[in-house]
Amino acid sequence: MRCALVGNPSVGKSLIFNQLTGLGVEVSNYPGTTVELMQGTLCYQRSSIEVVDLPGIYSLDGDSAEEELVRTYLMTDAPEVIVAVLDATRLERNLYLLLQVAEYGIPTVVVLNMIDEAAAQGIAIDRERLAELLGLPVIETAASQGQNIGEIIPAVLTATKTATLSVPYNPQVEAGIRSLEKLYGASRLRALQALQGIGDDAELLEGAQTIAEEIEARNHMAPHQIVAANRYLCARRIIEAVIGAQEPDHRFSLDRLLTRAFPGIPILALVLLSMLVTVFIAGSFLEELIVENFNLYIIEPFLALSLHPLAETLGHAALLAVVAGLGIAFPFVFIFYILLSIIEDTGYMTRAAFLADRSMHHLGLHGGALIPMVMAFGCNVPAVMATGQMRSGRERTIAAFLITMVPCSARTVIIAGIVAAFVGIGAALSVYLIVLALILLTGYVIARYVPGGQYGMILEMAPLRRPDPVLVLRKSWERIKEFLFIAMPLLLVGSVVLGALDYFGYVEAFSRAVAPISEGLLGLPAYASTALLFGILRKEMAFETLAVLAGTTDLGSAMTAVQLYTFAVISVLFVPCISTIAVLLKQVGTKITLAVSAYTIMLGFLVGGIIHLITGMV
Ligand SMILES: Nc1nc2c(ncn2[C@@H]2O[C@H](COP(=O)(O)OP(=O)(O)OP(=O)(O)O)[C@@H](O)[C@H]2O)c(=O)[nH]1
Ligand SMILES: [Mg+2]
Repeated sequence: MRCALVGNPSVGKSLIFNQLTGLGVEVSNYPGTTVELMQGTLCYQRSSIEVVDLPGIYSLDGDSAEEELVRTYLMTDAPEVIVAVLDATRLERNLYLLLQVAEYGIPTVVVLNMIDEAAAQGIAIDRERLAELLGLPVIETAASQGQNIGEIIPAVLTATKTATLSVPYNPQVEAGIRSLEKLYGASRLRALQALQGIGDDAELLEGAQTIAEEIEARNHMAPHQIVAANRYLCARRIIEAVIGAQEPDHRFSLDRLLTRAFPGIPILALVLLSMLVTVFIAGSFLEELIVENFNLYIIEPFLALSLHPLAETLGHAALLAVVAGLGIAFPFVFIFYILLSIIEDTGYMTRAAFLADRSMHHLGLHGGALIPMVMAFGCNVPAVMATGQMRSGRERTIAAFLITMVPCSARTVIIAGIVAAFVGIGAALSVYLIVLALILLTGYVIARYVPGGQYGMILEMAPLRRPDPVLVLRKSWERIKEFLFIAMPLLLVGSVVLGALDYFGYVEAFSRAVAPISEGLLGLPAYASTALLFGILRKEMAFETLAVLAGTTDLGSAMTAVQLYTFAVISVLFVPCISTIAVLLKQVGTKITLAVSAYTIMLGFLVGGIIHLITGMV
């Protein structure tokens, strides 16, 4: 038995999916969080039910990747039951989609979610009347409170009804459907799709096109426009029947403050700045606490043991990896993810995207790309994955370049741990400024040279709401888990291997080989090149490895301020980390991945060389 969750973006499908299956799919207060099909299984009274979470869509007749995915899924691999999740506060366009889903003739259970918000906004929906009009069972839920979620599965198990309501289309469209049914033996659904140019039956499409042209000539409107208008009218009629008078929404006024250039843009700048400052301050505080205690209670006692030199080197390397990962990287990563989750779930992220839209156009992107760009401050990997939603290859290419330059939390660790800690907070901010300036410059230049048109943006405002602390923590944890269980072991192994190589003199050999570049061109100690190399595995490993190679976490005693600064700038800029390269390959292909890597390497060494040159002259 299989059921699938279908609905508009941001209606709570993934939250319901998680509650039904106990899995942890990402839930966010901005549209387009789920982009792939997710599956989970649950057991209910000895029957096992497979639940599928689908990406949110506004229509089943469009040509976006998500719409195509859901359409193909329903056509070729149809679930036994559809769970149509509707947002009670935005019933009209949710019904618009439901009316389309109904045409697939699959037994359906309607879940009217966000009933808590609807109540708060003074929207009262006559559930029984709605059920009666649609001919389907309707369950009212508030997924964020788990309210009535338990009723969904019993309803799914007994669901047999398909919707009784169907949209009355314009008579010519209806006539067109009938003749296609007759001529080609197509189903009503396929005929209707063919009239809108959708489908893969060439013969049917050709026949449909002739009819569609006739309809268009007579109505001065293409069939897909007529069909959409008919559906909206139908949805409107249902609304009139099931919703009483509505009180005005008071949150509107706050929204106007946030989305106007003034004071919206200063607020946005303030939010981003306070995020960074909080990460710096709280992160450094935690860092100091952890590192000091670790040194005092673990590393020093270990060194006091006076083991065999090889054992001591390897053990020390492992311990340094642990303290570097947990003590230095973790505090920053952790705090950044919590802040990011809060900003996402308040709905502020979509306001920020809206504000940024105009400036983003100068970079060849639109405001929607702000979300991946801001996400990139956490980690480039999910940000690159999010480019999958962009409509044109041009946008994906530009975004790939820019996202991989954004200082992710791992790079923030480098900036905070090396520059802020040993050079000064002003210097740390200047690294950000350099990087941001380079991002703007890069975007500005490639937007002019990458061919292709620009699309407008349709961005739906997620409602402003108080984030649920449990959800925020859970989401942050999911992200941090990746760090703890993938990055940490990698770091540990890398560090021990490096310790061994160092013990047998290989590290020195490598350092000597590349010394002309590291020492001559960049003015860094020879071993810094090895650290940079490790930064490809994971960005903050450049820093951690540097500590391992220098044999101390007090880098200030091993390198000069200028060297630390140069090292940080290069490792922040040069080559994306290996996981980012992997997702880039998947999203934009080999050619662009290579171009991005070559470009950032060049940029890193160029800027590093310039810093060395300038500081050498002073
Ligand atoms: N107040 C309230 N908030 C809810 C409810 N259900 C979901 N949310 C919130 O709505 C937002 C969107 O939830 P998701 O589960 O990510 O939505 P989705 O439908 O999977 O969205 P996409 O993956 O973008 O299609 C999250 O911030 C949820 O916490 C509800 O019943 N009441
Ligand atoms: Mg989702």
